[in-house]
Amino acid sequence: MDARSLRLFLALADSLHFGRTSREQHVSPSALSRIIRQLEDTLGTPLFLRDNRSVTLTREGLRFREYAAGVLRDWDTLQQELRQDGDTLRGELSLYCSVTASYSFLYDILSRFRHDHPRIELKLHTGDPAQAVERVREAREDIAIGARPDSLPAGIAFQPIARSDLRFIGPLDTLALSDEQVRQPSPENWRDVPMILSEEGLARTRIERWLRRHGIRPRIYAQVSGNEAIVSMVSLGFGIGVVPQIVLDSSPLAGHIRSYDIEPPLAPYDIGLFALEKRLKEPLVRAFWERRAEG
Ligand SMILES: CC(=O)[C@](C)(O)C(=O)O
Repeated sequence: MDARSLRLFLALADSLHFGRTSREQHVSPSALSRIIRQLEDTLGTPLFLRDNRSVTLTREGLRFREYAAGVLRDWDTLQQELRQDGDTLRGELSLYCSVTASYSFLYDILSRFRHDHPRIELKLHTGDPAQAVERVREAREDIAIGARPDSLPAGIAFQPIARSDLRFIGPLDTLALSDEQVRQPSPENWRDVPMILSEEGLARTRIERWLRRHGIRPRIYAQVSGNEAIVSMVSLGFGIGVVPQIVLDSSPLAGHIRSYDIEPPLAPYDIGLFALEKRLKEPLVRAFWERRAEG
């Protein structure tokens, strides 16, 4: 079991797509299949279930993913320590965030970091920030950006980077909410308001709490993963939604959206970095966590 096989396994476990993994990892499809089969033979159990259309991890595959990620981290750390030029940090660091966070924060966070640690290879994955904590907890990512949950799970470290208001939004060119509905949200006048909500995460929890407090049973038109997608659906007139202001600020669709001042406002979002506490001692994670500020 060499480091390369483990890296290929992890890439496939992430993409769940043989073709894509073989392209991205510069390995032929047949070599990829062979390497995975060898791992499975060595372990004596299937790591993936494959049928014609999809690939999924087996339970054993999930366990092996944790093991493989741990081995590679230890390997990188060891190599690091044994190297002569021990000051230069090397290895891979994966970072997960939303597309919005990649526009809004990465430039500041990474330009200095790249300069200080040119040999650290950053792997950037984008997606729904609602999954930030989970991905870090499952060791699928080293660092993730997302909104701080009201109570931080044990073992997860958080470092704030920005605060953003949560806003109710509607389409600009159709009247999704009347003045009356904005001023006095009630079960009666909001009964037929179609809503586009996050599938999961803090925004979902916050909006559900708000709806409950007003006694409103939402008519959920769609459940979406990722705040950028909520803005798209709302701009098309499918309903009203709730997103952090920062997502609107960098949205190409901001001109097709209005936001509503509904009182009392939803509690703001604290956006920041997540990492596993016990991993903050690892050199690469620590370098990122304690990076120098820009300027
Ligand atoms: C939570 C977070 O990462 C953002 C930037 O607010 C978002 O994408 O919604």
